[in-house]
Amino acid sequence: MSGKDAATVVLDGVSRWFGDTVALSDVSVDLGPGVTGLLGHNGAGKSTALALLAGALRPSQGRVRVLGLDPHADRRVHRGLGVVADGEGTWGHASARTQVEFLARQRGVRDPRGATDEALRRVGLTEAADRKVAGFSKGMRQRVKLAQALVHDPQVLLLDEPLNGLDPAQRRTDVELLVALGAEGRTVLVSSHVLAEVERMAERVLVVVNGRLVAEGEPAAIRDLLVDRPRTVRLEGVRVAELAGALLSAGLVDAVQRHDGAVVVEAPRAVSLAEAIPALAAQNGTTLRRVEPVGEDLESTFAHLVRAARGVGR
Ligand SMILES: Nc1ncnc2c1ncn2[C@@H]1O[C@H](COP(=O)(O)OP(=O)(O)OP(=O)(O)O)[C@@H](O)[C@H]1O
Repeated sequence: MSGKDAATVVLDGVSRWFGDTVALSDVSVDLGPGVTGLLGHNGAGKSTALALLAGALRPSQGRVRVLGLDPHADRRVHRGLGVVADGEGTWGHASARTQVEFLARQRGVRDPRGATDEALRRVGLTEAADRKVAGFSKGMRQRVKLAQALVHDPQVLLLDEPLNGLDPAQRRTDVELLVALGAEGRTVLVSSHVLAEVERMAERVLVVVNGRLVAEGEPAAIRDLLVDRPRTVRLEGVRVAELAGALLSAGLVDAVQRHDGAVVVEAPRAVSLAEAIPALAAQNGTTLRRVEPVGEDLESTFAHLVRAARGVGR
């Protein structure tokens, strides 16, 4: 993205609170064409950010712009905006085609039938188009929502966890579709709590922790930030104590504990530890059976980012 002029989506000093809960805190970001991933744990503020951009919520503070318009105040924004919100949003008793065409007509699409056919084709629902959505799998229902969001050929797409509940094959197909939509020059903002998922589709990643934007950049840079961090690692195998001693001497770990024949080490930088282990194991006659991080979860990963990045203190 090159500067504010080309930005189709802008958050400028945006905060949103609900009573005492600060869902989003002073977030500023400009987005342009391509896929951007909005990564964060449950409750981080992703849905709030998307709802603000979709005009469903008004910011408590700051300025929101989509295609140059205030999405909460100016309904014209919906001509160029497609939204897939979290949760349900389809009517079981109607066919996929009926539901998509209804939205096409509501949005004043010139050829609602043709546009509906095209949207259903893009999401892979041509064959199932005339079946009732009640019999659809979760993945197929997600696709109906996506077709509804696409039917008026919007320039900006906001998708809240669109891959949730899909099987791996469906995920692959949907990742390809989102990448294609971004490559067509649309601004696609996709939320997720899974880094690996975001990495596969996004050119840029925004990380939200406790309502704050704590990191943004290319997926590889975000991965480094998330992965090369302090970690507790359990080493199992033959002569692991010798290996742990060598790691300690080399300054690669700060602490070593024995646990049921295994050792647990605290490494200040996980990537440096991983890089050093093979050679040091060979030197010390260690045969490793297992190397695994302890207490790994997304919460601790994001908690690390909160400490590491700006905006510490919530
Ligand atoms: N309408 C609301 N009323 C009160 N609190 C809310 C409301 N909407 C969101 N919150 C709170 O704001 C915070 C951010 O929620 P949000 O739904 O934006 O997070 P999220 O990252 O989308 O998480 P999830 O993946 O679980 O939906 C949470 O603490 C949530 O409880």
